[in-house]
Amino acid sequence: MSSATPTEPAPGTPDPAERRPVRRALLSVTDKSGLVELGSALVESGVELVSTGNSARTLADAGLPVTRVEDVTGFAECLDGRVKTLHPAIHGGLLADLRKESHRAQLEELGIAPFDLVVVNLYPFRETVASGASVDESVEQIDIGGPAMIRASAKNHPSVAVVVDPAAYPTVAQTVRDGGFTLAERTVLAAAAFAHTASYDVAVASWMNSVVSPAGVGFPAWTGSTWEHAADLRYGENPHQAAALYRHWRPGLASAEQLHGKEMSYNNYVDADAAWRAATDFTDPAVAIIKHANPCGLAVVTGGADADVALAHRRAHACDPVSAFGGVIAVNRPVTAEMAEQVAEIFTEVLLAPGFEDAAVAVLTRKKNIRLLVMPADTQADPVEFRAISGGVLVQSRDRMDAPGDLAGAWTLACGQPVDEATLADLDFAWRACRAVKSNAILLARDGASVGIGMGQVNRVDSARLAVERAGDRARGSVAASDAFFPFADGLEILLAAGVRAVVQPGGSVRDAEVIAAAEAAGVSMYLTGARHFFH
Ligand SMILES: NC(=O)c1ncn([C@@H]2O[C@H](COP(=O)(O)O)[C@@H](O)[C@H]2O)c1NC=O
Repeated sequence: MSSATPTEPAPGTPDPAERRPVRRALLSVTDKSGLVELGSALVESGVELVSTGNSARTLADAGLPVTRVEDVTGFAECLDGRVKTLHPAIHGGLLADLRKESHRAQLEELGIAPFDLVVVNLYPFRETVASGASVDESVEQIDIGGPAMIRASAKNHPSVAVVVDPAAYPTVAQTVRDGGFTLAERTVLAAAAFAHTASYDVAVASWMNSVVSPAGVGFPAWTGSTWEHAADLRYGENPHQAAALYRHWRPGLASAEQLHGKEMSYNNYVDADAAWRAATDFTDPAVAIIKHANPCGLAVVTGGADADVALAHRRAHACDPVSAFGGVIAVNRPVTAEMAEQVAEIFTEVLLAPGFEDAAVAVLTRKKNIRLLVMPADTQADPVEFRAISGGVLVQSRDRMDAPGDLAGAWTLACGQPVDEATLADLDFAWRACRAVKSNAILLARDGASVGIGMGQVNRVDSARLAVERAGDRARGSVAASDAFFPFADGLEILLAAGVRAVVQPGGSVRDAEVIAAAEAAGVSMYLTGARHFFH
């Protein structure tokens, strides 16, 4: 409930379609792009410009008439710019509800002129933190006066139009020329403005809570994240579910550029995310083919050239050509024409990559159904992962393949002879590839490619069976990886019976001795990583 004493009845709602002319504008922007063009357009429309320090200088240097904020407040900017616009002569002009006779009279009495348009963008706080700046430097980039002006004008949108996005300047200039903003337009601008300051404050509060003492093992007492609506999706996981895509500020799949194909679906995004995660676990050229968030083929060309993505794709596809039908493919190198020719032969839902050769685009765009996505160059995996649960959210650091036990050189040979270099490379591949498979995961590999994958089973024995069955004849002589220890020897025995010649697994079961003895009896080398990679 408001504590203000109403001096007159609440004003009636104006006609939402009526345009309110813009006569006086306040411009205060850190990002000066488009400022002069906007200022010129406003001046041409007869608008008086009022502006802060460097923004005013930029406008004046371009020969535009501009009133400096200091000349309005009678108070010089001070404390290194910490106080510029925080003054009643500015905020009175932003907050006066011009629908009210009493507010208009008070402005008159106080000698304050109202603003009709406010253009503000904020100090680059997030970018400053991301650059590795010190706490003091980051704090200095917390904008105070800007959000105050944005929130004041957004609250007062019946009288003021507020603009926070430089991309909107051309539309703003045209609207001013056309006679000003309607109430409906000012309301839309206000909603965007509140979202802008809310998202800015969430970034500040999340950072500051991570700087001060954490709540638990390195996690802050408070954390937040904001997302912007990017697209409505046709439906969710099933046709009766509504769905939309929201974008985080960190570049990734949600901001990938779609070069071709039908609209991405909800399930396409889920699978594309899993595919990208799998392909980018490798530094050498690698291809992952995903169905229902699980790989049905993964391959790497160790020490290969970029052009070897075609070979990686052939090998990944050969793993399970039946399941690869309608798959989502991710590659960690630009798609070549050779790879494109191969992919074009197979019905594929999505192909995502850091880029596409022109010739590859020419080949693939002949297929009307395939979606081609270019991942942003600065895509980084989020350092933490969130998973919504009823009434809360689980947060964990991302599962990286960089634990000491993830390096083949650090593994312990539990039994059998040390394997040769090529076999060790295959075990290393299998270990990495296995991480992309939903638990319980068993992955058989040879020559840098998966040949049989058992995924998502509720016991390890069934996963082993599935992997062996899918590998068929290729199981004999292959190597195997298990994402977690064998609780009993039974799962391993299926692999041994199929002719697997080397195994890598975390170890750590109370029955390790039994499991290792089974491998030893079969003459199979078994390596223990000491690291586990469950993926649920
Ligand atoms: N403190 C204030 O009174 C204040 N008023 C406006 N600002 C910010 O100053 C920037 C513009 O400054 P300049 O025009 O000097 O480049 C804008 O990002 C605006 O949000 C302020 N600075 C930050 O708090």
